[in-house]
Amino acid sequence: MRTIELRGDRALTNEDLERKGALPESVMESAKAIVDDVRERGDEALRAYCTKFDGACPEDFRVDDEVVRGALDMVDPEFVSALRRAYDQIRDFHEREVEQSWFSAKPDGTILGVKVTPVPSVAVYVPGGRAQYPSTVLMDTIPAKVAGVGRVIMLTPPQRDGSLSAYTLAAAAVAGVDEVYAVGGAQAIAAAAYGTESIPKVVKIVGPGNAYVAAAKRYVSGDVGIDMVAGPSEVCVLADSTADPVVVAADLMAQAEHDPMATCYLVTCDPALPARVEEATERLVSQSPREEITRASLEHGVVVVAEDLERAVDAVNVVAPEHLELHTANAFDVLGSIENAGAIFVGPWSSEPLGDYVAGPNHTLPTGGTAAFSNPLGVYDFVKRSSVISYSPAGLAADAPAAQTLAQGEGLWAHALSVGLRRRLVEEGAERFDDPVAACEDATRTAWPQALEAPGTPRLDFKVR
Ligand SMILES: NC(=O)c1ccc[n+]([C@@H]2O[C@H](COP(=O)([O-])OP(=O)(O)OC[C@H]3O[C@@H](n4cnc5c(N)ncnc54)[C@H](O)[C@@H]3O)[C@@H](O)[C@H]2O)c1
Ligand SMILES: N[C@H](CO)Cc1c[nH]c[nH+]1
Ligand SMILES: [Zn+2]
Repeated sequence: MRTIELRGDRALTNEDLERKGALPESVMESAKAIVDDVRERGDEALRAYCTKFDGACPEDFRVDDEVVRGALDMVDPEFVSALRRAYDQIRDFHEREVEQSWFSAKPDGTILGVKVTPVPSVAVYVPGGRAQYPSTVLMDTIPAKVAGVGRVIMLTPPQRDGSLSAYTLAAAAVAGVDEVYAVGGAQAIAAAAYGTESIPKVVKIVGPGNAYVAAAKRYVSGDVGIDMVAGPSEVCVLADSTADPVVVAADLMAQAEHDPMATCYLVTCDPALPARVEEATERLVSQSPREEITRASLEHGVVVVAEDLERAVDAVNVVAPEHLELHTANAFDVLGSIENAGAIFVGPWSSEPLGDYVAGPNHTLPTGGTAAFSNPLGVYDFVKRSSVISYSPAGLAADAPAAQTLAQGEGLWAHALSVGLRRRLVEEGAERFDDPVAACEDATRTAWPQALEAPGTPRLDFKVR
């Protein structure tokens, strides 16, 4: 890990972090080429990329429902009960996120509100390249089901022998995924965004993945809904001298082992801590079966040493990490100053992997600095809100003059007419115009009766230089 020392008032910057954007440009380019190809050639391209990147391509991408259900009998009962405990706690947390439609009536009888409607179909991406992610099946699917999504399809890459992990399939059975497809990477995202002969097009794609998956989601966004950029994992540990260096080392390694592109940050106001953490990391990492990935990730990790806790907190807000652990005295006092983090783990007992698996909040979280403006995956990602506006005649009469004046100021004649015609009906005590020809006469007087000087022209005379 490289060290950045913040002396005096020097603040951490994105240049210090060598971060040019949420995802590397070269990865964005590769993902774009794959997506465009799958969009054009469908299954043929899908098969080619599947074979190239995953080493095998199943004959049929769709996994039989019987196989999915059967996976529950193939895994240890302890694994199933761990899945069920996680399921219950994740569901309980997400049920609190449900947003109801609401309507409110004004005294004049006008009704305003919001209608909440679930997205009809989603694809949940479940990573499966360098590790298996049954926990992600639960995290992606439970909020979708709580929101009322009718069709949840799951995309996950096949293993080298063309099969899928029984653990991942068992999780799909527990979570109630509707259809499973053994396809992954940027090509899977393209397939769900545009549809192929064998993969259905959906309305929204959610879930985490490596940089290629995240880049593909970002590229198709707009043609299809996405949740966020949820790319290679990140952790930032904010620690003072009360932190245990061994625990901090394990917590950094827990995210580093996901992916060589995962990023770890240690931000501290204790100048002695980084060396102790590094020493513990050295002792631990050589015992890990994932040593190679872990080392590759830690290699580009960043240590920030600040002069005091306040400046350390400012640095954390610039990092805007996916996960933040607060290993400080009185950690809850620090919480109020944290502005940018996907999930915040407060105090020494709050191991980040508890949040990955069982605590209940979602582990699909924004990365690459996007925690500055994105949210954890939640029930709100699976619904749309429609505003509802229903005027009464009295409400129309009350609001019409202001609406017509604003329309006149914008020079939008038919906007004003739409309101003005109804205003005339209210004033005449009628519901519709009996004589359409008469109704259309002298329409400008109906549209904008206000004496504004020159409709559509700004009154202030200023020039933009
Ligand atoms: N942000 C979050 O919420 C979150 C949660 C869980 C996991 N993750 C991250 O998900 C990722 C999982 O990654 P993974 O690799 O194990 O599985 P993955 O399923 O995300 O990616 C595997 C796929 O990547 C594609 N791929 C690999 N190399 C490629 C290349 N050179 N060019 C184009 N495509 C390529 C292949 O198609 C392969 O199927 C990790 O980065 C992990 O940190 C993030
Ligand atoms: N830490 C990951 C999110 O970055 C989630 C996860 C799943 N399994 C283990 N970890
Ligand atoms: Zn993890």
